[in-house]
Amino acid sequence: MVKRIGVLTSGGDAPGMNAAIRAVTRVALNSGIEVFGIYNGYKGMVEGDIEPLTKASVGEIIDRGGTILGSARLPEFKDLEVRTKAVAQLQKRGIEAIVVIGGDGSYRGALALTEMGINCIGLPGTIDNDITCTDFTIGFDTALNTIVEAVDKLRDTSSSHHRCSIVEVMGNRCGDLAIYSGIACGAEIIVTSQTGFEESEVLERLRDLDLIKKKRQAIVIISEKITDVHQFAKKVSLHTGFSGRATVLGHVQRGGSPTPNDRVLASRMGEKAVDLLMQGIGGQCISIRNNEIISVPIEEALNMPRDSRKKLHNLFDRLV
Ligand SMILES: Nc1ncnc2c1ncn2[C@@H]1O[C@H](COP(=O)(O)OP(=O)(O)O)[C@@H](O)[C@H]1O
Ligand SMILES: O=P(O)(O)OC[C@H]1O[C@](O)(COP(=O)(O)O)[C@@H](O)[C@@H]1O
Ligand SMILES: [Mg+2]
Repeated sequence: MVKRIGVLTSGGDAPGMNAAIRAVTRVALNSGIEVFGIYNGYKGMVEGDIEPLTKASVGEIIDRGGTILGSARLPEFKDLEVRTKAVAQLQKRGIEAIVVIGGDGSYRGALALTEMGINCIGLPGTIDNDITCTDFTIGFDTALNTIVEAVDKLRDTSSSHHRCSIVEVMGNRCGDLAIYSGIACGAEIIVTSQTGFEESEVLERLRDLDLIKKKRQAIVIISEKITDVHQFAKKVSLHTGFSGRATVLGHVQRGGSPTPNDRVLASRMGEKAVDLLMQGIGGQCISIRNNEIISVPIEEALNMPRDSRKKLHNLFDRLV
């Protein structure tokens, strides 16, 4: 059976990564497996920035955002030569298998390492919820809470000043943070890569909200990478009865203490990852589906088409 494993966090950090590190470490140690923390993602693996973890060293972190191991992006990890250096660092320390906590990019690295003889298991650590094979990723629930708290506050001030708040949320190319927060906040308009963005049509809808529906304010939630929200806010002021104000929530969405849901999800997924490594299994990633923790081959996970959020968008349309 595997005697030594490593754990790392990679890509954008996400609240709940620490809870996952803690779960992996404690479940492994309680099963007689030594655990090594690899610092700063694949970068630390290549550079040999690797230290043993103990039960105590992962104490008092379950409630902390960010990642105690640090995270990084290392595009060169795509090169076989760079990965060969990383594998040598692991072999020098007798580390046979790794738990990789990160997003889709990190999963590609995990798959490449598995193909080089180091069994890897991926845990979905990203606020974006853009890993198709799992209903939820670790960090999504916390980021959603952060957005909802911010938008609720924006609504207070918007309605006092007859304003339209245009709120840009993260998600990379995935609209989940936008559609979930839009429903939770009772936004007037949601724009994601799925809805598309017809500027003139959104302005028309805002005019209607002002003139016909007599709304005191309007909230538009828009996914990042779709349009320049500051420019759009100016157009709202020019072409509708609302004055437009843009808020880019930015990296604040990535921080903060993880919600209980994210802590429990991370703990359940961490346990499953260690159980698979103990069975000599690699090249899989952990998912939650219908509240069951399951594993899926990474290759399959990366090629799965994204589930359409049509039902959520339909619900939103029926709530406005
Ligand atoms: N095709 C790949 N092969 C090997 N490693 C990869 C590959 N794609 C990404 N990675 C590694 O994973 C890291 C994190 O990926 P990135 O897409 O930035 O974040 P995330 O994992 O959160 O999606 C990259 O910086 C790189 O080190
Ligand atoms: O931290 P950076 O480099 O500005 O990256 C921002 C990106 O990272 C994220 O916050 C998280 O993405 P990943 O989890 O895939 O790394 C995205 O929502 C956003 O587009
Ligand atoms: Mg990603």
